[in-house]
Amino acid sequence: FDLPIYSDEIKTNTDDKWNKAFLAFGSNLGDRFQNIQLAIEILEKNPQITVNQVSSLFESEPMYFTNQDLFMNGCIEVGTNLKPLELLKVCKEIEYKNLKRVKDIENGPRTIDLDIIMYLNGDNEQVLLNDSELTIPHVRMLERSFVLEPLCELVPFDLVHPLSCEPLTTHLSQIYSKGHLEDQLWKLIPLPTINGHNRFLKFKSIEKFDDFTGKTTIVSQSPSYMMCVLNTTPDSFSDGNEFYHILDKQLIRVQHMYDEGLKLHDSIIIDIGGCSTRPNSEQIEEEIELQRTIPLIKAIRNRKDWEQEKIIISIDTYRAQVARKAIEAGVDMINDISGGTFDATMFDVVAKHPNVSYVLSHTRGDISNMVHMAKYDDDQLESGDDLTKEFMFYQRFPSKTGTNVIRSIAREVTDRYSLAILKNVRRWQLMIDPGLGFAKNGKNNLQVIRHLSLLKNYSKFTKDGQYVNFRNLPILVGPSRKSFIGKITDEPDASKRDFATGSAVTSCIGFGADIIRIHDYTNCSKAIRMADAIYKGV
Ligand SMILES: Nc1nc2ncc(COP(=O)(O)O)nc2c(=O)[nH]1
Repeated sequence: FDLPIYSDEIKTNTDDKWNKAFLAFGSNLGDRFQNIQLAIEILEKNPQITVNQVSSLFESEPMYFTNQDLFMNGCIEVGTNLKPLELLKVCKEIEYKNLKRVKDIENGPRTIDLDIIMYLNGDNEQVLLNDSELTIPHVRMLERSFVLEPLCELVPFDLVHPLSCEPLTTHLSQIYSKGHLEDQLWKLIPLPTINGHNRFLKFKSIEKFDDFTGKTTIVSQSPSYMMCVLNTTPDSFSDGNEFYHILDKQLIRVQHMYDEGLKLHDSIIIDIGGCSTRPNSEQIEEEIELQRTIPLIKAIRNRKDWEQEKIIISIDTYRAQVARKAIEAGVDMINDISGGTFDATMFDVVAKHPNVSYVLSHTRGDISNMVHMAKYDDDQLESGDDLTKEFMFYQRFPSKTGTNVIRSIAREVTDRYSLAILKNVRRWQLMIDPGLGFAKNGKNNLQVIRHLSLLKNYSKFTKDGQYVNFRNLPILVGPSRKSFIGKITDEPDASKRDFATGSAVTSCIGFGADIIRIHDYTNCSKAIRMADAIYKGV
């Protein structure tokens, strides 16, 4: 590893290489999410700073001074030609001038706290600084899961702390291994505010020692979310209902989803689809897709007798303009089976709405040819060049163990992820879907389900040297009534596959899924509940 250098040795920034700094933010006063977004916006507007990437958002218990509200935390990687003390000045201005922070109790409530955690010079060498105003690396970073967890999303998993020479991931595991409840974090996915309620999807993961691999992996420990399919298309392969175009009938169906779903879950996700994504299905015009979906979204949002904050609406569309209009009508989530590949402007729409979440799904080709693209051979995975070397907790096991499919999916989704972040989509908006049935045959689908946990633990360096990992990104899976279930259970009628879907749902949760997309919300909600109790102990 590179020996750290001292701040007065930092080269003047006459050369074209900018320095890199990692900042940690925390807020527990006022509108935490808004405060954080404002702080990031001010950093982005500073000509001497670039915001390279922002971590997920986490909710954490207050440390040191415990009698205060929960914090919202995260980390930011910035590029800068400012020296440490100059950067500190900018952070202080954001805290005290822009966000009016008032420091009356040490470690007390604050609108925003913006700390410099680590600083690397233009040659990527760690910088040490021991000044009366600023110490780098931050003196308390190694005792804080709310700093190390988001930071480990942004830095290579073998990056060491310049003083301990231990990887940051090791320090984080040491915190978790103490088993202190206050160190456990909730991962938050922001949703649009409704009736004054700030809404978030919330996920908790823990690190668990895996006897099979001898490694520590990240496993989900929070209740799974149920995403109920509400197709408004006559030809959807699994529930082309005859009422697809009658609004009142659809609302009766929503009422039933609401009643059934909220018996066992705190909130339900209703996934409205106006254009079938079944392989080789006819793709209707955008105008018809809008007619089938927008009035229904508005009608759901107009129902005052429902607790709107508990109804999370997603739109199953790969069209950016449909997504935009659905967001204006009250949608919280964009469920795009194409991972932004069918419409090049989709990520631009998602980036404009940082409080709307986006399901980044894997597929290949398009609706008409994806069935011919289910080729996941091993060779390409072994021939990855150095920069795309894949770091996985299972890396010691040959891909012949059937991990070749999930590794291909992870590699291809990584490229989509990188493009989304480049277009200013925030990591906190994203969840991942391996796309069962999309450019995958029956055998592939089973391998994907079996190796879902790899997706949670996947990381790699992209060809241009960017490090990406999927730590803390929720996994959404849609096995419901799909043809691979029909083939295995010899059931040609999709609407009769719900019992078998229940067992697929249980397996998906057992292998690490966080959100399950299903049709039979009455029975599958029970399968989800049982699987959560068995596999997650929740
Ligand atoms: N995120 C996500 N969305 C989806 N939308 C449609 C279908 C096709 O199933 P349907 O035609 O029964 O809705 N499958 C998925 C899926 O697996 N994941």
